[in-house]
Amino acid sequence: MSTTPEWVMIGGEGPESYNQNSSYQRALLDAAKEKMSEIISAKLSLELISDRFYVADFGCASGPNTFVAVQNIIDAVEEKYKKETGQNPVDNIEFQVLFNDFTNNDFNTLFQALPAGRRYYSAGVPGSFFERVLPKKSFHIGVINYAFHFTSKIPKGITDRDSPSWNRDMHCTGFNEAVKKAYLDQYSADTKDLLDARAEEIVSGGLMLLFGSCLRDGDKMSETSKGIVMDFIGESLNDLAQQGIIDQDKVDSFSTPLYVAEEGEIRRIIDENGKFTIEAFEDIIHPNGEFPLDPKILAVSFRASYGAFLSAHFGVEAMRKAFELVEVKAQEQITRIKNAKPGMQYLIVLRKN
Ligand SMILES: C[S@@+](CC[C@H](N)C(=O)[O-])C[C@H]1O[C@@H](n2cnc3c(N)ncnc32)[C@H](O)[C@@H]1O
Ligand SMILES: [Mg+2]
Repeated sequence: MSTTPEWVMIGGEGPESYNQNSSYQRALLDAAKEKMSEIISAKLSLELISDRFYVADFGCASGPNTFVAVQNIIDAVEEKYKKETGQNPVDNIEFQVLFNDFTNNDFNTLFQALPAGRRYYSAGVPGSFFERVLPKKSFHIGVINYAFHFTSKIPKGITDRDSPSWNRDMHCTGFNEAVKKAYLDQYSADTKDLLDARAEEIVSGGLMLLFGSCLRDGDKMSETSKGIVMDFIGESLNDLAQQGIIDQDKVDSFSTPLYVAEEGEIRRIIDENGKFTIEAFEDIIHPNGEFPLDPKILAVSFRASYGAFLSAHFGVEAMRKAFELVEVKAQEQITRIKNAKPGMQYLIVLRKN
């Protein structure tokens, strides 16, 4: 079995790129901005805001969302400083931003797009966030936007047709208990590694801000609109195999290294890890609801996030064909998507113990 390809976004700034098709992920940052500022103001100790302040974004992709994420944090820190000291942060505080992602992330696009007039210095930090990527106590606030649902690898047995935990589907739909357990076990172990690594890298009292989506307790992924669209991707791959365009064996042994957890599972993993206190777990009302109900936007947006991973398995042509079929399926079943169970968009704030 080959090793899992790294899950990167489609790079560059072209029509298929993540850069041009990630407004859904950005909208959560906007919707949660005020709440986030309140929490930073209440939970970040003023003592941590002096001379040099480090912000780190883990799983930053190629922009532009990461710029919004770090700017919102800097705005909130400056506002708190100004309010509580009466001094101008511009005179006293310098900001350093650390942009982390896999080494094969498109960092060139990212650095070329750094916003003019920003009040921070920048550095790239390559490597998997499941491991240490920074020295001890090297940042004050860390952020993860839509990257808290990955596993480091596809769980054991999932891609093996002879295994009891073989996954017929291409993601964890929630309907097969053995598959669900394999994914949850892998996700729990990986997320604990992620928290262990950040716990070393963050200063004491520092905050981790997690933005993303999870399931409401007891709901299954394929009962939500995002899960339904993922099922469409799997069905489209099967259609292509039927037409002889790709290999059925390859489709049967294909699964994704991601797991959308239930709220209770996330809470339990963080509690069991014990390095951080959950200061907030906010249910954020996303302006687009679960997703815009437009088949074309759905297909393009999922292609920007999933396309590079699918291309690595099936080739770029098959990937493109698959998403054409996804759009058709979305068109045909738009009412089903509309009536699906709502997922939950969250802002989780963790404070280093
Ligand atoms: C859906 S994108 C989100 C990007 C960005 N945070 C945003 O909000 O637009 C997920 C990102 O996580 C990165 N990623 C996934 N697993 C990772 C890992 N183990 N280490 C570092 N980055 C990872 C991917 O490369 C990708 O850029
Ligand atoms: Mg499969």
